[in-house]
Formats: sequence, structure tokens, C-alpha cells
Amino acid sequence: MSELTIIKVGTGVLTNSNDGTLDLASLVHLVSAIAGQVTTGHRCIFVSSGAVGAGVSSLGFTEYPQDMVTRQACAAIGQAKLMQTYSSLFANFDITIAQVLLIAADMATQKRAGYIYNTLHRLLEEPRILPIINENDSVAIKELRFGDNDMLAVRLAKLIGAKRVILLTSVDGLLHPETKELIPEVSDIDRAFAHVRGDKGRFSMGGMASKLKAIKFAVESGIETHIAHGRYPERIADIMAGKGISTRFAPASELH
Ligand SMILES: Nc1ncnc2c1ncn2[C@@H]1O[C@H](COP(=O)(O)OP(=O)(O)O)[C@@H](O)[C@H]1O
Ligand SMILES: N[C@@H](CCC(=O)OP(=O)(O)O)C(=O)O
Repeated sequence: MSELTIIKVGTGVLTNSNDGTLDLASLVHLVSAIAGQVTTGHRCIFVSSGAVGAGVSSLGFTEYPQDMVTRQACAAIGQAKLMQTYSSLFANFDITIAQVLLIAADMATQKRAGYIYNTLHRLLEEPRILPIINENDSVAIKELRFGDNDMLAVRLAKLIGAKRVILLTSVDGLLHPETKELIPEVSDIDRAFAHVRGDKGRFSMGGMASKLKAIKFAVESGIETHIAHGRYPERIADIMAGKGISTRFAPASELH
């Protein structure tokens, strides 16, 4: 089987920042880019955030809810909306989606992790199936959570044996805090933390610090990781070919 890529997309790419509703134009663009990869034979798993953001507007909230129960309720509404949208958009490319919702406890033992591994590898044997993963927010209390989907994506990548992870977000990559210039390559992940600013997307959960924490886990596990702009998803193809616009974090195995 060919190498496997995990593509994760954050809430800010999928939703309108003013009200949290799904940004259909962005979704169409993204789906078309990912479908292009699947159609050319690249094996991909798609980790999609956006459930809470998409549910927020249905309940009339203007901010990401802080209390757990409301967030769980929003996720239940938004996840259904999200998958309904992906299902019809990917169908245009003759791709069927498969939903898998996970909590950290599902990876807590080798036996349980094995169930995830088996199901996903079985799905990946089918050339026109795309597994779409999210945290099972509606049932996950704090102690059972991955933290955010950046961490979910990298832990899944390690479990499933992925070669690379692409974290699609609302910026070109890691930017220098003063010059705002894109940092194309990072070989020392610990030093990258010095570049983090405090801001993040209005309906997003993690922010850049938690992204880097997840990336540290990935690179130390030997997985090449990128931060790239999800509103320019046509860049994915170039990133896969080793030449796209992104911040690339070299896997530890490459550095020694
Ligand atoms: N040095 C930096 N370079 C780029 N973005 C940064 C930096 N420091 C903080 N950020 C913020 O991190 C955000 C990305 O994280 P986040 O909002 O959680 O995205 P997502 O929802 O895609 O996971 C950027 O939109 C930006 O506001
Ligand atoms: N699982 C949550 C998203 C969690 C998360 O990590 O969000 P983000 O920082 O936007 O990638 C949801 O679907 O709303």
C-alpha cells in the first residue's frame, strides 16, 4: 500500500468567523482538493473539526461555549450538519465518506487501539472511501479528551503508521511574530514555541501553542508534519510533492 497522509482541518477554515455557520465555499474548495488526492491514488484520512462551531449558530450563541454540556450539545448538532455536507460534496467526486468518532480512551489500551487500526485500514483498502474523523465531543468529558484535534490527528497518525500530517489552518504556516514572514522549515521544534502569539480563531479550540505541542509529538514519532493554509487547499498537492507553501517540521528520524 502507498504511504498514508492525515489531513486535519481547523474550525476557522470551515466556518464563517462572524457567526460560526459552515462556510460552504471553503468546504467546496477543500473537498475538491482532497478528492483530487484520493482520485490520484493517495491514501488519506481526513480529521475535521468544526462540529462545535457549526452547532453554535443553531443554538444562537455568538462565542465558542465554555461550559462542557453546551459544547457537547453544539457538537451533536454541528457534527450531523458537517457530515451531511461532506457526504453530498464528496459524492460529486464519486467518493463515499466513512465517519469515525473517537475519544482518547479509545486509544488507552493496545486492544482498543487495535480496533481503530483494523477498521481504518479496512476502510483504506477501498480506493473511493474517505475516512473522516473527529473527536466524539458529545460524550467526551475533559479527562477522556485528546485535548484538541491537532493532538487527535498526530496520535492517530502514529497509531495508523502515517507518513505525514498536514494541519490546515487559517494562516500560511508558522509566522515570525515580528516580521510576519512564513517560516518554511523548522528543525528544532522546542525553539519554535518562542514564536507563538496568544491569538487564535474565534471558534477554534487549540491555538498555535497546542498545535506545536501536537507537532512535537509527531516529529518525535518520526512523522513529517506541516502547518498550511486551509483556505488555499490546492497547496496540498504541492506539499505532498515536497514543494508547497507551508511550515514543514522535519521528523526527528531525518535529523539524526
Ligand atoms: N506565530 C504564529 N504564526 C501563525 N499563527 C499564529 C502564531 N501565533 C499564534 N497564531 C494564531 O494561531 C491561529 C491558528 O490556531 P487555531 O486558531 O487554533 O486554528 P485551528 O482552528 O485551525 O486549529 C492563527 O490563526 C493565529 O491566530
Ligand atoms: N472537535 C471539535 C474541534 C476541536 C478542535 O481542535 O478545534 P480546532 O482548534 O478548530 O481544530 C469540533 O469538531 O468542533
